[in-house]
Amino acid sequence: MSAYVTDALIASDIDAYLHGHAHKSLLRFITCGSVDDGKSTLIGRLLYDSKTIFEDQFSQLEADSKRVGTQGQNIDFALLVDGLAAEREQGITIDVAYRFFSTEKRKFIVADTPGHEQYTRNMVTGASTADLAVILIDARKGVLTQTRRHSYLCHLIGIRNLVLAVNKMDLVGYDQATYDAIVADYTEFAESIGITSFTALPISGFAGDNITTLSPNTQWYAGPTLIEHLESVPLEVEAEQAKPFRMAVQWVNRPNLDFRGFSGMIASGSITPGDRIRVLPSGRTSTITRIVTADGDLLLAVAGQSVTLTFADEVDCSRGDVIAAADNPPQAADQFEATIVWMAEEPLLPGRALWLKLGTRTVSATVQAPKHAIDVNTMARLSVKTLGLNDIGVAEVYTDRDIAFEPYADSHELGGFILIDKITNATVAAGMLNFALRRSQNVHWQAIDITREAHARLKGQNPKLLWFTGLSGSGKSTIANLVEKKLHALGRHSFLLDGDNIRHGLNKDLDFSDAGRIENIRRVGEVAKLMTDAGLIVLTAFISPFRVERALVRNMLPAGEFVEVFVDTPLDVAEARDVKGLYANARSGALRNFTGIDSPYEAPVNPEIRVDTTRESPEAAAERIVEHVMGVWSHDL
Ligand SMILES: Nc1ncnc2c1ncn2[C@@H]1O[C@H](COP(=O)(O)OS(=O)(=O)O)[C@@H](OP(=O)(O)O)[C@H]1O
Ligand SMILES: Nc1ncnc2c1ncn2[C@@H]1O[C@H](COP(=O)(O)OP(=O)(O)O)[C@@H](O)[C@H]1O
Repeated sequence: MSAYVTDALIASDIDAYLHGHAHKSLLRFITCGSVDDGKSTLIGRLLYDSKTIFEDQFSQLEADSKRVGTQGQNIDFALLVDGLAAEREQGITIDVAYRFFSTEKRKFIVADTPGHEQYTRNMVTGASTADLAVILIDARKGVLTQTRRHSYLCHLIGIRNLVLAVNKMDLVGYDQATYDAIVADYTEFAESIGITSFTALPISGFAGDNITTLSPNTQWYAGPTLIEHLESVPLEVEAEQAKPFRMAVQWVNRPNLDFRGFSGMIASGSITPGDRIRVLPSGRTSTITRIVTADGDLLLAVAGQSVTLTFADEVDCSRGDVIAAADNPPQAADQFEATIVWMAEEPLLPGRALWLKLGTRTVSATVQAPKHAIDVNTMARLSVKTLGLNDIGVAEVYTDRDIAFEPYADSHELGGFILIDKITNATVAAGMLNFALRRSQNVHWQAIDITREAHARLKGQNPKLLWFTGLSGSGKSTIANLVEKKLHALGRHSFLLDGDNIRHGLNKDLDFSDAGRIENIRRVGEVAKLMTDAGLIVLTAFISPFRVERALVRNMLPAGEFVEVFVDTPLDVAEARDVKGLYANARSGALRNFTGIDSPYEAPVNPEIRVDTTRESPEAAAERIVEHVMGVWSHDL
């Protein structure tokens, strides 16, 4: 970052400064223009005229003006701003420099953004929090490509107050016709990109015309001066107060068990105790009981204020959630169209997971291949496959969960986001949500707990437990595997719990005694039940030799969910297969308690499905089981 930024913008300085002017409203604005348009001179003039320059800076300025200035013996105001030597030499301002000054009526933070074409990124950064943009035009040159580019970016970023400052009027003899022609030219362009209003001023930053006082040189101009306009333009925060209530939760304030408050800055609207609110994206509702601040409780809080809210009910609400007016909440969705400004050297990789930070919420997201990019000089749509540094494009963005949002045009707080690389943690893009492609279904419902039905509904299926039982080597694993592959191919969410695997992990402490088998099946039943609660179609392949334990699991589940699949293979057939050589070991006495040899197997009496593996191929059996499941499934629906 530039040296002068470090000088000028030490956080403590700003705090001290703003504190000293606490009673005044704050206007944030940016200046756009090229090096030659006189931008730095104008900012220097504003700082100078508002007496913000400290004495020591002032004498330094006089000395510098004589040494490297371009204005003879006059003070070169540009030197106040173009602080970095290298930049002075290059004549380009890079990065964003913030300056602050104040007048009797208002305090100001001005972001000086570079005009150079390569620095869209910086300009977007500087403009993202601005209430107003001053677009500088050199009266001798008129509307240039860069004027259009800056205006487009300001409009894109949603700066509602645009000032067209036709500068260097002294160099065109304060000629009204020249000024009028430039304004007419700009009006035509502005309308073509949807800018509906702007304020034009004839000024000279160098000579001081129409900056703080009306200039006698432009008798044909009735005002206001630039400062008057900056002092009187309505602030965004005032407009935001008239909108419905929204506050993104920054953190949950829980100092002790008796207090639970939700802290954040009110993005829009106002709130008062007794107001009904809705928490998004869950949709739960409650009533505001208190508005807590460091200076005591409030009866009313408005956009721009930082507060802690308490609710009448124990409603789940955490960092990243949005608290909104109950009867007028924002939407929640997980698919959007967005306009994206790419800010990284590495181009966008469509489909790669990134962090998307919107308000106080961070979620995983992917950007799809761009629909088009926008040529910022001509506003033409370009067909592209990706976005490179400083490119602006429109693309679909998918998040891994619902987020409460509003179109950027309605709310910068709930519609503006940044994208962050998951590995490097670098910000790679800024974006603006245009609209949702698919709205969430559940936000406006009465809030519900996430039940097993809700899980299943999200997966679009009814949970099932396909319980395969049979002798070792009967074919349980073989058939269950095939069934799962088929379900998977059909887009069903499934999971196969297999005897061999579970016995090496969760149940590795259990043996093949009766007690060991009973506990084995009990645990497997519990796990399978939880998985069905999560909405899955679960398949289990265990010998599960005892009727009682199989019935126990059946009874843990809602009627119809437990499907017993008896893989009916006679002992002699299974023994003849002897896939693992275990039967031979059991016969020889090397392996004790082997099912069918010296440990019992109780065949199901009335299974939902019976497979005779001596007659039916694994493939045919699997097909039949899938048909059964899907049949029951569609029947259930
Ligand atoms: N004594 C004894 N009896 C039966 N099976 C034995 C034994 N010792 C090891 N194995 C291997 O363990 C697998 C059976 O484990 P299960 O968890 O399905 O058994 S049980 O139903 O819980 O009793 C079983 O796998 P499958 O052949 O897939 O059934 C065997 O490979
Ligand atoms: N119709 C059939 N159904 C299932 N498996 C069969 C069938 N016919 C032969 N087999 C063979 O039987 C063996 C069954 O082994 P496996 O599926 O591991 O059984 P288990 O479920 O008891 O562990 C496999 O080698 C499989 O190829």
